[in-house]
Amino acid sequence: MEEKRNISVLIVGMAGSGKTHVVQRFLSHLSMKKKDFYSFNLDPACITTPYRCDVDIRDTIKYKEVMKDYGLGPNGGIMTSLNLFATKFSDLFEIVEEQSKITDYIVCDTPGQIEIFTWSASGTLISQTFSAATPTCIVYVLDVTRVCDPNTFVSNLLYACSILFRFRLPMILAVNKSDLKDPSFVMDWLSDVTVLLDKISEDSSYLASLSRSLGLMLDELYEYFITRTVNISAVTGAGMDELLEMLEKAKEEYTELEKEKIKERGAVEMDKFEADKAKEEGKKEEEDDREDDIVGGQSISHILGKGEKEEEDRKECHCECPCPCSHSCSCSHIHEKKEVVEEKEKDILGDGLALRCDRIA
Ligand SMILES: Nc1nc2c(ncn2[C@@H]2O[C@H](COP(=O)(O)OP(=O)(O)OP(=O)(O)O)[C@@H](O)[C@H]2O)c(=O)[nH]1
Repeated sequence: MEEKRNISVLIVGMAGSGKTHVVQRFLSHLSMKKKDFYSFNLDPACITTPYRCDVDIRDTIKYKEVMKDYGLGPNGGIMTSLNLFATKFSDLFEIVEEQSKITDYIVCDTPGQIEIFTWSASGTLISQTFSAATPTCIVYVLDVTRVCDPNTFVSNLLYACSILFRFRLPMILAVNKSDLKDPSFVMDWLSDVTVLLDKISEDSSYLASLSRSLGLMLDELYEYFITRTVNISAVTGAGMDELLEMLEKAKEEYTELEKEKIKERGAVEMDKFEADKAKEEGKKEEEDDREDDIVGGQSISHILGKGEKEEEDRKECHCECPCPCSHSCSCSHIHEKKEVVEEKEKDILGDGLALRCDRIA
């Protein structure tokens, strides 16, 4: 069978933005286009999935039991369920890798509480598992009826920004519910920040002034999203072809990002290698300094073996090291101190002087 290099699509967004319905509409659009797909539901708290779900977190993890067993509230229950699921990431990797060879799209619905997926360790682990197995893109769903408020728009983009930096994967803004409100203002705000700031200025509250500052700060992010925003409707199916086109571009972007990551990893490895090498060389120099007896500018240890060197030390030693060793001898030979002195020597040296230099002995 021909191997397909497909794309995984992680659908994220604020609660109620329409993620589940977007997944349903997108999958039925894929069926219409005769594309193969594989789907995941990672929301343990959802009641039904209105689409064909191949892997459902609810089949393996009972969210209500998790709440009971661990004494958690609803959010803690969802987070712990996702953590438990993430412990099986090697199985997840196998599934995604296998499916990437036989399907065109892998689509994954995520929990309603965005922060559970975006801030928990399991969210990162799961997204990394997907992106390690296949090109992966994040579709950030916005509810157009909510983001028409400029403050909500800015806070949504802040979330998008943090996801972008955290996951380092291509991202598409999908402005959903376009059947309820004309979403053209989103593009106006993204392409000209002054239009957004003017809109924010209509409100004189403290929140508006904060949004104004944030709005200015996120200028670069707007630029990024200008070419990555699509207006859709999960109800009418509008914008699904455009979404497919954008995913194709995201696949290319993913490849570029991966190359960058590999380059960065390469640079880090290179730095580590250089540091290790420098450390190794430093150690060697230190050892050489300690070991080498320079005789006539030549290192003895390079000429002789250790045993021979010691022998040589004895022969070459011309220092007038008095016995008992005075500790002030500056020659590099090893002077061992011994407290046991033979009776004979005691006689010679006298009682109080119980040290002797071994070499001379
Ligand atoms: N008019 C309209 N309603 C929509 C659209 N998409 C979703 N909805 C409605 O929005 C509500 C929330 O949709 P969901 O798909 O459950 O949203 P969700 O983001 O998955 O919700 P959570 O997972 O609970 O956060 C539902 O009542 C949907 O019928 C759309 O494109 N147009």
